[in-house]
Amino acid sequence: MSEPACLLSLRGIVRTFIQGDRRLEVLRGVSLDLHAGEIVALVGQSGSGKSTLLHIAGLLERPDDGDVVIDGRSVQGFGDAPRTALRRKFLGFVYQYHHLLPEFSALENVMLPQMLNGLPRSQARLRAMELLSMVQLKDRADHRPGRLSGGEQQRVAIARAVANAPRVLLADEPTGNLDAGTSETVFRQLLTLVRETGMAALIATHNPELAARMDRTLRLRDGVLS
Ligand SMILES: Nc1ncnc2c1ncn2[C@@H]1O[C@H](COP(=O)(O)OP(=O)(O)OP(=O)(O)O)[C@@H](O)[C@H]1O
Repeated sequence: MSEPACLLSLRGIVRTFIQGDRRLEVLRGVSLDLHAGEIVALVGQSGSGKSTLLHIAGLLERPDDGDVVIDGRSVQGFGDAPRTALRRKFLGFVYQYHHLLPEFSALENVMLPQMLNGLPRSQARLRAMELLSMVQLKDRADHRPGRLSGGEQQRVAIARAVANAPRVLLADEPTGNLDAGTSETVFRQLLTLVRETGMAALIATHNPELAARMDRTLRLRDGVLS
């Protein structure tokens, strides 16, 4: 059997921040390969650089050195427009805070990224309803985020993140703001969605129990992965 496709690679990523007169070498040559169908936990102490790594992998920030390869394409030398296009097509994001648009309903929040990608409204609506059903929020489709609980908001955010069928999902503490029970529901639905769609996921978490339920764990320490 052939190996699953490598969907995202980081190659020798270096990122340094200057804080006053301090040079902070947050990433000092980080490399990783993420294959189709795998769910990988990213762990490390607070401040170890997990968010920085996810931002670089997600083409939201540029590294000082090194390369990001998405679906076989090196983004080195890419300008902002092709980076944004690649991000829209291949990547989905879930953050600790949901970032839903408050003036739109849950349904519209999930439809919007699809319509930005050129899908007709009727098709975007169908898929959004399907995804809201998968996260068990079909009955709340017409509600605005302000009328949903924290866990429900985060489930809408997950549905939105996968709406364009990204190949890679990047999640930064997706259940970090939720109580233990809600965190369990949200995490289970996130894993189900990722498994059912066959995408790859890289999920930063402080929770060792959640990390243990993923396929493997990468630990960020002193600027490198182990
Ligand atoms: N734009 C920036 N300018 C200066 N320093 C930064 C910047 N962004 C991040 N840092 C620093 O880089 C380090 C890594 O931050 P990062 O947010 O990636 O860590 P993290 O592992 O995600 O932390 P946490 O688990 O607390 O969310 C921190 O010391 C942070 O202060």
